[in-house]
Amino acid sequence: MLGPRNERVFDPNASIVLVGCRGAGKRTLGFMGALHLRRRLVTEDHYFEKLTGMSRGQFLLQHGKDLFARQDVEVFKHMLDSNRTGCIIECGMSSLCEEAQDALREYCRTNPVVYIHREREQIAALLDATDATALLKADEKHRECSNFEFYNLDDSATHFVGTSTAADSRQPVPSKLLNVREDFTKFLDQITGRGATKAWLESPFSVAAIPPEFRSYSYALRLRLSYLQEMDMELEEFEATGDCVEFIIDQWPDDVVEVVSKQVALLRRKLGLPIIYHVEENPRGQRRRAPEEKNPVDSDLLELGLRLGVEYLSLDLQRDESLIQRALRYKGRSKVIGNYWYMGFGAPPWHDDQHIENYQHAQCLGCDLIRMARFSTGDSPVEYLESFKKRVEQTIPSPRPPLVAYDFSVLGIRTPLQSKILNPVKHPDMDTEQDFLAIISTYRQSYGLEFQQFLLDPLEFYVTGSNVSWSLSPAMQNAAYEFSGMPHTFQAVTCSTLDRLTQICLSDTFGGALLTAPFKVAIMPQLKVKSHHATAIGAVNVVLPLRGKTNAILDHANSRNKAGAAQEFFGDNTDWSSIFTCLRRALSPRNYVQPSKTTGLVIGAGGMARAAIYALIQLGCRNIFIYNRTVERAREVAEHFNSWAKGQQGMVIAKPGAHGSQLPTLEICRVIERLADPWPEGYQLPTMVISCVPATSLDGTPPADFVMPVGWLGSPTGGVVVELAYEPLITPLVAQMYAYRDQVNPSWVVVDGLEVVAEMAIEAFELMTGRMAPKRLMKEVCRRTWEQQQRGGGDGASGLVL
Ligand SMILES: O=C1C[C@@](O)(C(=O)O)C[C@@H](O)[C@@H]1O
Repeated sequence: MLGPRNERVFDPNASIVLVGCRGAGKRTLGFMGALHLRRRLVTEDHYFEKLTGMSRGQFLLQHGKDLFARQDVEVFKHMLDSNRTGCIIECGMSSLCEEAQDALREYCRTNPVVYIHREREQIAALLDATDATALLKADEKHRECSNFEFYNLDDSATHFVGTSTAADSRQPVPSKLLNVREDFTKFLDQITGRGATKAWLESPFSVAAIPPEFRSYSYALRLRLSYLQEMDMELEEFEATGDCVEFIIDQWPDDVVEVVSKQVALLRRKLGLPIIYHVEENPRGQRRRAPEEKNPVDSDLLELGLRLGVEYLSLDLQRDESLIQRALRYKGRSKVIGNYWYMGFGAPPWHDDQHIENYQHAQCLGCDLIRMARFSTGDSPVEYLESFKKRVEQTIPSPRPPLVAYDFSVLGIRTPLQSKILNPVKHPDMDTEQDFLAIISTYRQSYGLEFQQFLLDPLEFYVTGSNVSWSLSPAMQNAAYEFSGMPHTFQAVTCSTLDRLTQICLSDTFGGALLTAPFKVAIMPQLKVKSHHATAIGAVNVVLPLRGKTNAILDHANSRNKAGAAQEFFGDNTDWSSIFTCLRRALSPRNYVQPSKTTGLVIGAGGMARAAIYALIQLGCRNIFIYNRTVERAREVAEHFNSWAKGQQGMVIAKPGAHGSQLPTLEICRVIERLADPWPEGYQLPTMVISCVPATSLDGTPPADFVMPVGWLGSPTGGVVVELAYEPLITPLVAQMYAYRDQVNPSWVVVDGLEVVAEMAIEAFELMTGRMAPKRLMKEVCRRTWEQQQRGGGDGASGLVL
């Protein structure tokens, strides 16, 4: 039997409509979404004015209630109809009337219509109390005329993953709404289907580029709703303890829809992992429900998961046919994992044809993955399962959905290595009494076992260059290996010739290296593959061996953590992406980049300055100024990016010419020659400043000691200053900005060098190992090691000299 047609896959460019109650945050989200997807934002109020020539209030006054209501619906329909592609459409109050809702229902056939909601108490607090109850009641109707929903979690629901140091009070505050922006843009990437493709094209070795089912090993952290509701741990503590999280709904509180939506939003925000959404049919410790009771409830819950845009829906294929069909029809871009559980005694052994038939059935239904678990009483040796997997491979033609299959007993999963992908794991502090898979191991244990069984190998990683003895990377990377159960080592090696570097890289146990001067540019010609970003910047700071047996990138990516001869290498650049992440995190909504207006300033003209310029470009900034003591070098860098930009689509922006005409400008980078000069005419004062010059004396040259000319600091909305140096942490620029913030404009955010270097290390860890980094731990180790170094000791300062 074939599965039903998937009704929710739309043209990737189909306009996305946002509906919901006043106060739900549609306008803000619409604005963020439009920037992210580079689309036009259409708002109902503005559209009304455009069509009728007057505001809604004026129209109401002039024409009375009835005519206004008519006009309002007509405008609404017109707005939907004439903006079918390329827009984000923010609906106002009209979506509360029935006729508009009919139009939305119709629109749901071709376009995503997203119901935006947030905690009821929050909306009520924003609205006039008398309105609130009625409005919230009416708001429930939005669920029926939409096909997605986004739970707009309050930003304060997460605190900043900061670290505690002496410089504490000086820590950058994350931009307000940063979390919301991250959540919503991720949600949009998922429902438009552009997320993984984009990551893959840009950086094929990044964790986001390879979905868990295509990794050589992957682990699903099981979290039950009953557990999450009661636990006394913070969700952040589950960070990097799996490749994805399996959220299991095993209870049905009265407000289950609200509870589940909020929980999905929290998991998404705090763990940043793909979600497998599972509705359990017969949870332990719950009363048994009759089919007529459970089927409709569970079917609605499955649909809710799909509406929330989860990455995976786990669907039990032994359940009621109509429940299965409904979920498959509504699947959208979520992947469906078709399950067969044989929970009790008498499960057919693996060589029974039943399992092959099950696999084929799931495949015909259109499942993207197939999961089979079988309760075993010792009747089925491991070899049976292995030969079943081989049989699937040999008898079922490609493309075959990936298979997850394992035995379990009252003692839990028999060996954590039965399945390579989506192995179930738990957090070490979690009790799993409610789980059928009684004693499941942790991610660290399971992954560590792959090394103990020689399926993966201990490797050597390095930070290398002419001056690396004080690098903070060894401490951060070694802590992350320890956390993840990897027996790798990471050390600082001082070396300054390409020959020596090549010697290191050619070792069979070379895992990867972070590069500093003089290698970042010099190594480029020797790399077989470079990320798209590294090519644009013209420099790399991460090098990995390519050990795949075939030439496919996926094969190379999945050969990480394995030893062997490697002659070819891949290079990427995490300098730019760490600056990008820090800038994005610190930019306030008032300073969001507007390509034609926003201005950035970069100090320096070395490799880091190139990375900083590229980060600004990636944020959308098209007016970038460079200041460097040696003007000639600044010119070279500007020239590099200007000629690169000419070959890129969408780089050129129009600026008003002398007579108001729009002249295209090809220059995105310009040089400022003297600090004494006034800020260039015709450009806004900078809202993003990145200093890439050392604050200590290098090779006898005096330290740059850069501070901003005060006249350049006049942005009324403040901005972000990123200081890359951390020797000392409070550089003259940082000190100046703290004082300026205290005395003149509190809207300036200062990001210090440790913040950036930790981010660089986090992204490098993920590239080099293909595993999620324990970010909080790495940030903490970064600051701690730096402090130890300041006190004149510690583990950070080490290193070999070659
Ligand atoms: O800036 C840095 C920091 C670093 O030099 C380190 O010591 O970890 C490693 C470099 O690859 C990176 O560009």
